[in-house]
Parts: sequence; C-alpha cells; structure tokens
Amino acid sequence: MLKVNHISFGYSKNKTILENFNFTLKKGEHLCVMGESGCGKSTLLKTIYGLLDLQKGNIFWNDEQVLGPKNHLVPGFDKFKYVAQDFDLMPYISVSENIKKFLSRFYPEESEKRTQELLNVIEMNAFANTKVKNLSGGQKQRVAIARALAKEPELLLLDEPFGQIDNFKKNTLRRNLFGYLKQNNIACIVATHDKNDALSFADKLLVIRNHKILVNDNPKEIYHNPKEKYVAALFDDVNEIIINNEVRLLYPHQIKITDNSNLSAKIVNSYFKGNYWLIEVSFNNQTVFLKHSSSLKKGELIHISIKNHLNSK
Ligand SMILES: Nc1ncnc2c1ncn2[C@@H]1O[C@H](COP(=O)(O)OP(=O)(O)OP(=O)(O)O)[C@@H](O)[C@H]1O
Repeated sequence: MLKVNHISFGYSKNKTILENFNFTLKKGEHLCVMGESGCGKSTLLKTIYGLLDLQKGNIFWNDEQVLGPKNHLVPGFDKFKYVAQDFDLMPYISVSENIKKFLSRFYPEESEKRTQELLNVIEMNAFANTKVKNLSGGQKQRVAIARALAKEPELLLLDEPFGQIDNFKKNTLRRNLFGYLKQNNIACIVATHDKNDALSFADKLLVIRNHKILVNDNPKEIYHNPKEKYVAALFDDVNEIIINNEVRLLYPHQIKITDNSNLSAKIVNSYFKGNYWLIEVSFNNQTVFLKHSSSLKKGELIHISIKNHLNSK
C-alpha cells in the first residue's frame, strides 16, 4: 500500500506547490489526479517517485520509506516506474531494444517473449525494429509506457500518458494498458486532463485545487455530486444557474427542451458535436448550454425542464 502522509512541497521556500497531501492507495488500485494546469499534478507524481525532497511529511510503500535525492544516490524508488511527459527514450536504438534494455540479458527467450507481450499492449509490433528517433511523438509515448512496464513495477506513475496520441488509438490503448495493469495487480497513478481516464478506468479520483486536495473519492460519486463548478467542469460543460434564488450546477444533458414549462429561454446558438448538438440559450439573462438532437433557429423561444440537479454550491 502507498501511504502519502501529510506531505508538503515547494520548489522554493516561499511558494508551496503541494500543501498537506494525505492519502493512501492499495496494491492494484488506480488513481487519477486531475486539476487545472499548474496545480501540481506532475509535482505530486515526482514526489511520490522520490525525485524531490519533501518539506513536510513522508511517503511509504508498505514498510519502506520513499526517500528524495538528498538521501538517495540514484533518485527514484526502485519498485516504482515513472513515465514523464518527455519520455526519456534512447533515440538511436530500436523500439524492441529500448524495451529490452530493462530486461535481463541472461534470459534471452523470456526477454523476447516479454518484449512481444508489451509490444502487443501498446500495439507497436509493426515498429519493433524501427529506431526510436524515427517515431512520432505519440508512438514514442507508447514505447515509454512499454519500457516502464518491462520490469513489472509495483506502482506505475503516468504523466499525461495519452497526451500525444490520437483519439482512435487512445481508446484502444487505454483499454489495453489499464486492463493489463489490473490483470497484473499493478497500482497506477495517472495525472491527466482527460475525463475518460478517470470515469472509465480509475478506482479513485483526486482533484487538486489551489495546491490542496479538494476531493479524493470514487470518480462516479464525484461526477454525480461535484463539490463545486471547478470539479464538474473537469467532466463536461457545466451550467451554474440561479433558479428560485438557488444556485444549481447542471450538465447540459440535464436540461431538456419541453413543450410546456414555466421556464422559458431564447436560442442563441447551436454547435454540432457529432451525435448531438450543444445549444446555447439565454435563460433569465444567464447563458445556459443544453444537449439536443438537432440545431435550432437563433432567436426562437423554447421551454426547458431540468432533471436532477447536481449539488448546490
Ligand atoms: N522545476 C521547477 N522549478 C520551479 N517551479 C516549478 C518547477 N516545476 C514546476 N514548477 C511550478 O510548480 C507548479 C506546478 O507545476 P506542475 O508541473 O506540477 O503542474 P501540473 O498540474 O502538472 O500542470 P500541467 O497540467 O500544465 O502539466 C507550477 O506553477 C510550475 O510553474
């Protein structure tokens, strides 16, 4: 189990980036870390991996303490693997060789088998013999993930793991990778801006705001009952509207167009989204977004009804 005990960290003394972070993660569990750019997601991953010296608190993996560079000749806890945003691959050797670098040379058959298995996970078999310098950014990112898995870490730390990968590949890769980690009982912490990493694959979601943990809970619970607009906005467009003097948070799919209600609104714009239209309306002088099956004429008057609202602020 990972125990992050009341840690604080700052790159300089007068600016704290992580303030009193306190949480645990069990073996095999998956945690997503989300929050606005610059809130400290990467910094949290680096402290957990042991790349930074804490100002307060401590971090344990079972009974072993994770120590920072001041106390460790080679920074980085050896039971963890960290895939940074800049990959750190060897450009002049092939994809296979990059993965094999982390496997024992004394067992060539096992090493080959394992390399093939990992090439399958990242769907890069066709590039096994291609030099890394000739790969695209997204392909390099996939090789970096396979290389991190080569030695079967107990905890994998991934910083924006699918940031450079196109949508089509991203979905398959997500299923392959998170499926593989679950099967092998490998814990995982993912820093991400992508709600899909959290909603479909994570056991827990930790949201950072103003350098503190705002919430750490089951992602479905957070989605259905977001504490505030900042949290709901991680998942979708969110409306913060006042009805009967009460502030309500509503996702666009929770507002419907209806034949008769006492809530009337005026169409401002329609945006094509593929399998639905996002309709912008003016309601009581507030801008509101709702989902609809077709576009609607600007200026048209409509009536809306509101489904269960999210938590009031
Ligand atoms: N090496 C460094 N020295 C000084 N400040 C740093 C350093 N690395 C990051 N910071 C600062 O620490 C804060 C948190 O950065 P961090 O990279 O952890 O944010 P993040 O949430 O991962 O952002 P993003 O979503 O944009 O990747 C930012 O204000 C950043 O400018």
